[in-house]
Amino acid sequence: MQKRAIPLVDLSKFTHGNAEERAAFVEALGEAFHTIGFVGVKNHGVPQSLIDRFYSESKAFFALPEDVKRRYEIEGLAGQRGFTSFGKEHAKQSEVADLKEFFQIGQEVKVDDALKDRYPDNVHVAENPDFTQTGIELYRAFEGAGSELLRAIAIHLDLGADYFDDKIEKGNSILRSIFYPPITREPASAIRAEQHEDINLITLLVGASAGGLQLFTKEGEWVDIVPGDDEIVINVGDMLQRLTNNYLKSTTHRVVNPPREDWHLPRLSIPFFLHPKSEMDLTILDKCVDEEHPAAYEPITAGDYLDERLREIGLKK
Ligand SMILES: O=C(O)CCC(=O)C(=O)O
Ligand SMILES: [Fe+2]
Repeated sequence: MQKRAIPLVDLSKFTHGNAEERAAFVEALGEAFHTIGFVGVKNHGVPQSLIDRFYSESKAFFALPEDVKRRYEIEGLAGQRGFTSFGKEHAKQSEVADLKEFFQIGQEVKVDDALKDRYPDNVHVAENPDFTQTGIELYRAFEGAGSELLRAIAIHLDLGADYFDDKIEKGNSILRSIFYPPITREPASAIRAEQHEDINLITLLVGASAGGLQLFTKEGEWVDIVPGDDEIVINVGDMLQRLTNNYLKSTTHRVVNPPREDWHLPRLSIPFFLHPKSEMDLTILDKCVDEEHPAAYEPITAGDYLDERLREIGLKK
């Protein structure tokens, strides 16, 4: 058997385990986030049936004619809701766009909620009425799993389990359904997703429909991430790396093109980018600064940081 590129943890040991199992989970998660910034999680509580439903709704959406999909690409939203067509987004250091298109679903709050004005409405697809609704259900399930993981990491950082709770409640997370179409001719230079780091606190990624995801190790090697069917892949994003002054690692990753004989196969993947509310202060935690680790970042809020990054990747003008 191939050696696992990333460790595997069992979230039920944290949510339903005894004190010893919880402590072991916190230790294993902290170690994984500190050393490689990635971990596989099983027993994550996100129902497989819901994941399967959203996969098939997504497939049906991306199979719609291009002109129909474009009706759901809304000007002025920086791709944060609805469709973003092929060739728009590029990694921040890259001139060429990734070989992908995607659809994004954001936070839903009640009409009378104080945050209602802040979150643009989700985009509903007339040809595929259950797509967004299923996505919103999956969004909630990911929020649940993500908040447990952040509770564990808050304990690891000695901040108290509830440190992130109010910061992520009704947060600005994004569920992204990504479609990488079949490759029909030699790509000039782009790959499915050029190397990058995620912007948010943590990302939860359910098993993609094909391989290709790789992470860049400290030793300077690209290694394949091959999760089991029942696993979610979690990685640290730049916001959490920043808050912890690089103690937790936001590891570079990418999605490479398949070998030529598999060019006809599309790839579908569903990351959930867990973001806090925009007012969260990302100023480095005091406890993460010492003589050996001087402060590496200026204070900034999550909202301003996100804006800066969306400009760099070509989504915001
Ligand atoms: O498609 C994937 O498996 C990962 C995509 C990714 O890294 C991203 O969208 O940030
Ligand atoms: Fe990513």
